[in-house]
Amino acid sequence: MSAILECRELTKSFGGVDAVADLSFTVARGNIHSIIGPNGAGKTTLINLLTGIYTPTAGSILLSDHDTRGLAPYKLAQRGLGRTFQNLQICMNMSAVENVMVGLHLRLNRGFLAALLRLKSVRAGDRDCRARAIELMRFTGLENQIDQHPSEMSYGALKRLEIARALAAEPELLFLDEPAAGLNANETHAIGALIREVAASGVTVVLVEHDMKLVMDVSDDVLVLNYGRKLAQGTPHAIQNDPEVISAYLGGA
Ligand SMILES: Nc1ncnc2c1ncn2[C@@H]1O[C@H](COP(=O)(O)OP(=O)(O)OP(=O)(O)O)[C@@H](O)[C@H]1O
Repeated sequence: MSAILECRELTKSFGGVDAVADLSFTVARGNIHSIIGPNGAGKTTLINLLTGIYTPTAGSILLSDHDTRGLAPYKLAQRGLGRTFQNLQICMNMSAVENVMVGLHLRLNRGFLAALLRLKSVRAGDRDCRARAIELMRFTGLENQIDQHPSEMSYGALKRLEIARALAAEPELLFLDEPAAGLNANETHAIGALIREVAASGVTVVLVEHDMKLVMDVSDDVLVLNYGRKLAQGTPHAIQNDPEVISAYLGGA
């Protein structure tokens, strides 16, 4: 399977601290790939590097074989990279379906003037947009909450809404930053099933998550970070049985 993402000797330093250090790994197309590690291991820094928020101090990131250095997050989004956030980024003054439509508009990127003049083509486009957004809400299990106000939705539903909005931009590669944080066991199980469906639909998933049961249940491949470096990479089974990983999680590394 070809790599959709490749990091080569990636380093990000803050003053004297290497939050990510000399890190090389690949993400195979179509996989669910998880990034785990104890607190402070460098997961958030790595996600911020991969999504264009931070510029590497050294090393390179290749997205479908193209170097992403210097590309702003919106440029990376246009190249097929989507993400959800650790802290929800939902517009509270829009309905649920309108939040998903924002994701579609980002992709369609129609002319600002045309939108302002409400041209016929734009109005027709809006109808298509709403229909597609509703489809995505069905896919994410939100079919009963189409016109709901986000303030009336459960936290679990809002996490799904973020995934629906990210999918609206039709990413090839989707980063999910702690999708199970704050969810109960049932909601976490359901989000795991959704992650599998997203991958089955052809979107490569990179998951940063503290819930080890979820990670081990859904992942094809797991990268373990410790002090910014790669401690291990492999299948969930191999990772769970790796003495160095066990030691790092128990605080002995
Ligand atoms: N902007 C920054 N300035 C200085 N140091 C930073 C900055 N961001 C992260 N660090 C340091 O880099 C290291 C890695 O932090 P990071 O937040 O990436 O880890 P993490 O694995 O996401 O942790 P957590 O699981 O607690 O969210 C830590 O030592 C942290 O203090």
